[in-house]
Amino acid sequence: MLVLSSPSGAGKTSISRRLLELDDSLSLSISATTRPRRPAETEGEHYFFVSAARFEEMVKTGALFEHAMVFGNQYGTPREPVEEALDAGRDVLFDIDWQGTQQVAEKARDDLVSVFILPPSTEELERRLHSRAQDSDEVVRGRMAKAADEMSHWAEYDYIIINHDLEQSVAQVEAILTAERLKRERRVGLRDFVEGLRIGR
Ligand SMILES: Nc1ncnc2c1ncn2[C@@H]1O[C@H](COP(=O)(O)OP(=O)(O)OP(=O)(O)O)[C@@H](O)[C@H]1O
Ligand SMILES: Nc1nc2c(ncn2[C@@H]2O[C@H](COP(=O)(O)O)[C@@H](O)[C@H]2O)c(=O)[nH]1
Repeated sequence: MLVLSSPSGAGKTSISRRLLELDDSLSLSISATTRPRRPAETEGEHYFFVSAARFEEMVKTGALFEHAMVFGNQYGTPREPVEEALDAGRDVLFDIDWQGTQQVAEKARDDLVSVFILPPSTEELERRLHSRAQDSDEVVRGRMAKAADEMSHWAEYDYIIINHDLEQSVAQVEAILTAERLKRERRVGLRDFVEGLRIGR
């Protein structure tokens, strides 16, 4: 499970989209949220947009792997698609906040790789939030006000990327994925492979 977190607007959605284009073994976890849909968003592709009542039902029935209140809206990771993807041997990419990351770490620390994305500067973060042109000035102000709080969790993450240049940041996450996939404990069947190399000695 590869988690990307950042203050709103630092670029994790942009990095995720590019990674998914480049890496066939990666599936995106699509969250459920009570947040209103942005003009450029599509149901089931960016999020499952649900009512507060439906979200509460998902929490009660254990349908969410993790969930949290972020910027006054509920967000959560549907459990079933994640479990299905992992069972099929795929890696799963999560775009979730620090609260969700802590919950995933409590459940499955050994299967988690977490990456925190920092913006190059506060000014650039604000510029990106405005340039996305999907939220009102009031929403942008609210997200900027909470950026410091989100950023205060950077040290809880395994890796830190400063997102100056999108392609460079994507390459850095790819490098993390490659290294993590090569870790001995993740190499399924490696013992048998090595045993096979000893035949004939
Ligand atoms: N390296 C970069 N250089 C310049 N602009 C960028 C860069 N990365 C992302 N952006 C732009 O910044 C804006 C915010 O990016 P994005 O939506 O990916 O952020 P986010 O971290 O996913 O935000 P949120 O948490 O609100 O979903 C977008 O308009 C995106 O195109
Ligand atoms: N804990 C969770 N956080 C989530 C989830 N899906 C998204 N998020 C985080 O919410 C904010 C705001 O996202 P936006 O799309 O409204 O800009 C951002 O930090 C996301 O990472 C989730 O399922 N769980």
